[in-house]
Amino acid sequence: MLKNQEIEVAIAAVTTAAKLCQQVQETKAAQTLAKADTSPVTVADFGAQAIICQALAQEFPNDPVIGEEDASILQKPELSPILGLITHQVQQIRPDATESDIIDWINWGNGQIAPRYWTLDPIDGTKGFIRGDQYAIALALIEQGKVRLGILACPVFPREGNSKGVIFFAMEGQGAWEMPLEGGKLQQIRINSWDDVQQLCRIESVESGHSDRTQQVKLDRKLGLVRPAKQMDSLAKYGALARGDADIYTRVPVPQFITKKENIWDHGPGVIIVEEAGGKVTDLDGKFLDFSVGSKLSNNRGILATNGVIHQKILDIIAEINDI
Ligand SMILES: Nc1ncnc2c1ncn2[C@@H]1O[C@H](COP(=O)(O)O)[C@@H](OP(=O)(O)O)[C@H]1O
Ligand SMILES: [Mg+2]
Ligand SMILES: [Mg+2]
Ligand SMILES: [Mg+2]
Repeated sequence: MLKNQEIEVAIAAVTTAAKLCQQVQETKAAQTLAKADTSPVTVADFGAQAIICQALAQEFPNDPVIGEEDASILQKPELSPILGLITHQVQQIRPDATESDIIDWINWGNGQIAPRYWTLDPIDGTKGFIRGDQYAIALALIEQGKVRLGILACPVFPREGNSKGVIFFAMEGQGAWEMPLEGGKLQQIRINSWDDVQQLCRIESVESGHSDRTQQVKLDRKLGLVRPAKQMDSLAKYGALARGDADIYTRVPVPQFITKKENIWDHGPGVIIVEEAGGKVTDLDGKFLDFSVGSKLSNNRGILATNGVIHQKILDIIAEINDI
């Protein structure tokens, strides 16, 4: 049984990291680097990982953290100005932090798989963050290969009125919840239990290269969807599903990504938030997502997250489409 300490520490850490991301965006300080795989990473991704890892290392020193980012790229002499910029951003929150602390904190996220570990995506949807669209700070606690606790801070997620910024979180057996990013009233969230294809709404990545849209069209036609798909960057899609703004989220590996597999940090918190809201998350073959094998979901193929009611129907259609 989880204690409240985990949820309290995790919410405080992601909230602080979200502040850093907003501060970077407001001061137009999101200098971007290209990683070895050509994907972008910004000053804010590194700063957010440093902030969250520092908090987890202090409170749960025996728990490994498997985070997306790695500080080795920052130790190249030509990138020392970037390390200086990250340190400057973190110092707005932790004034005593040194450059060497920042390196150590970021690298705390290089943990190995264990019976209990945390997985962290300091900014999911980096491309969305750079564009000024949705992004999420994502943290999950895994025990025995299963997500037990998940938190998503979504600084630009729309709320009632004109305000923005939502935290979604869920703990096993205790429901899924949302609250304003700056704190305030907790509200329990539930999926829609619609199964009528006239009403069902699918949600997908903004980035067309992150899921196979050719296969998706076949699936949508067979299912008979009529509403146009919503598009949103990041794990915020899982929050949208959990609160009933959408009903279906699929991730169909694009041909060049099939062997690469999904990252644990791109899905961990989303899985438990949708399930605790009454929905279902499996891979495209109906297998549960196995978080016990490493930083990738190597035992799974793609993702299917739904309101639960239409899950089996979609799995049956996927099984009928040969090459999906
Ligand atoms: N070809 C691909 N297929 C599936 N996922 C991909 C991908 N290329 C990048 N990604 C992942 O997609 C995530 C963003 O998801 P989305 O498209 O839902 O916004 C990225 O996370 P980061 O932004 O944390 O790097 C990255 O890990
Ligand atoms: Mg990335
Ligand atoms: Mg990600
Ligand atoms: Mg990321």
